[in-house]
Amino acid sequence: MECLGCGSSSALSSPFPQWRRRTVGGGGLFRVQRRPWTRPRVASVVTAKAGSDGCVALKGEEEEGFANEEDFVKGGGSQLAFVRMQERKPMEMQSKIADKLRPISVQNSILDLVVIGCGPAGLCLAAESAKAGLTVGLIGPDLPFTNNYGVWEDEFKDLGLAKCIEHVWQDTIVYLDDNDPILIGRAYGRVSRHLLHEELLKRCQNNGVVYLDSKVDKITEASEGYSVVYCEGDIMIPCRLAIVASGAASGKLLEYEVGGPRVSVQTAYGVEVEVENNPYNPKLMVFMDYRDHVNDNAHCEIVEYPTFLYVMPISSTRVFFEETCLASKDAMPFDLLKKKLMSRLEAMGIKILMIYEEEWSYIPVGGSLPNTEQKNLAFGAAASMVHPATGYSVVRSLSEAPTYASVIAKILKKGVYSQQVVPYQRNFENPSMQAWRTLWPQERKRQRAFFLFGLALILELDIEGIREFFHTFFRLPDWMWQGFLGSDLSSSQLILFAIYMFILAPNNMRMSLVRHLMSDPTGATMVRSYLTR
Ligand SMILES: CC(C)=CCC/C(C)=C/C=C/C(C)=C/C=C/C(C)=C/C=C/C=C(C)/C=C/C=C(C)/C=C/C=C(\C)CCC=C(C)C
Repeated sequence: MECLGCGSSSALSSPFPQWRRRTVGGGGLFRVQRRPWTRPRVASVVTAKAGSDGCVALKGEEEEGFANEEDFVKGGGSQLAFVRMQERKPMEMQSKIADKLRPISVQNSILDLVVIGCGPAGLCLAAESAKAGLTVGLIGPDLPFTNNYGVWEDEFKDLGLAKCIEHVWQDTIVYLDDNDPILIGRAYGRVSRHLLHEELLKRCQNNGVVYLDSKVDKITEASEGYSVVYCEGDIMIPCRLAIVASGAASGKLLEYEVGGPRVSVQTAYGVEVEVENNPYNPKLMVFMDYRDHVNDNAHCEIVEYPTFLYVMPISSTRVFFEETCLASKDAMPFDLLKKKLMSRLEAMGIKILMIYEEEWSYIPVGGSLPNTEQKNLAFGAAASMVHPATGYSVVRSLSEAPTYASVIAKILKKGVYSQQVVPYQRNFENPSMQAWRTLWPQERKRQRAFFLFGLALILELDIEGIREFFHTFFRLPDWMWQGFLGSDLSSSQLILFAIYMFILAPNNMRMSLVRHLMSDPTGATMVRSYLTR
């Protein structure tokens, strides 16, 4: 695969061997090339549906595979890159957006803002912007959320969303090897995708957001400085500003910095099952289980990838297991992830009695930032807000939506991007840059450079290296490792974090930390970003 945007060889391999993709811009965005679609793993393929959160949902009895390439690519308003596929999931529990929000009328006067994408980031930003006094249109396919989100309970409570958590574990545990497990001392929750959808939709409804169920083809600028959002079926929606929040695959609607870091991938395969012989304590959420649990006769390819098991024991017999590859340069194939999970469960003596649901997760991590000189804005994964070293993004998007919305409201209330004032082209600076700076101030860019440095470090480690690395990581003071995972540490706190890691690390790891700092290009980028004011 070749990179279209930066001309580098930043290839992103598909976990499906027969897919051929091209990266666009290096921002975690890629386009599926037109190739004959030959996938189905079983004959009885049924309908594939893309979720509003940029995910594909499959429904049916014996389904395994996708009806065709087109079905898979239909994402939350744009081509998919941030993909989670789901099977056997009840989708009808979530309201249709069109039943709750008034439609965008094509005869409407010009909207202040159009938000493209109906995942958590899009819905939340639309609601906050309308609350800030703007007329807001939301555009995207009317599809349910399909993701299983896991969050630290305190972080979700701080967002006023505790009521959307359907299960809480009072403590979280990490197994790195057969020695003592690490009790983290922090409650973890499983978000109800249905309740979250309902809550965000209610906020949109209460604040008067209007809606169009469509996919966006392009956004253009009209001569008076307005934008026009072109949707399927030749529908044109004029607005003063457009924000793309349709996941990491929003490439055709946005521009990304050229020559940025290569995109890596987090992949996972999960099943929610009824089991016999569950060894996990239902009171503890298992954040990472890196122990060796693979059958001796398992294929060596499986053993080669340093994956871990993420376990949500809902009761002693109902459990959600997810085999996860934290990050790899080339995506770990899904069939290997599934094989590894099944082999692990068998080696642990866990017998599956019934499968409730199944999911595949594909999250591009790292990559370039959006070009912050463009007029169109972005939010969520489209704005590269996924944490490069963990793959998490929802909490950051939900927590930054109010501030971002109020900056956008200030820009629009000043009267820019309208006929009444001088079009922004004649002004000194593109006003969108103020909003971009809110999302990506130099301080955030420094933090991101540090995370990318950490991601590159993880990519180099084998399973033993990873165990040693996380042994050190979880020995840091709580505020430090928690702040790192939540993107809450300032750039100077991150330096302290690095020094602490260095002090706690065994000698061989200290040497690799320093070597990585001196020799990996992400080290030089990080140092440069710290020197830029
Ligand atoms: C939905 C979603 C999101 C998903 C699905 C799938 C899954 C299940 C997932 C999961 C995930 C997880 C669990 C994750 C986790 C993660 C983690 C924990 C991470 C961590 C990381 C860490 C890091 C990166 C770190 C880093 C560090 C560093 C960089 C350090 C450095 C240091 C140095 C350099 C030293 C120096 C010093 C002197 C010289 C003195």
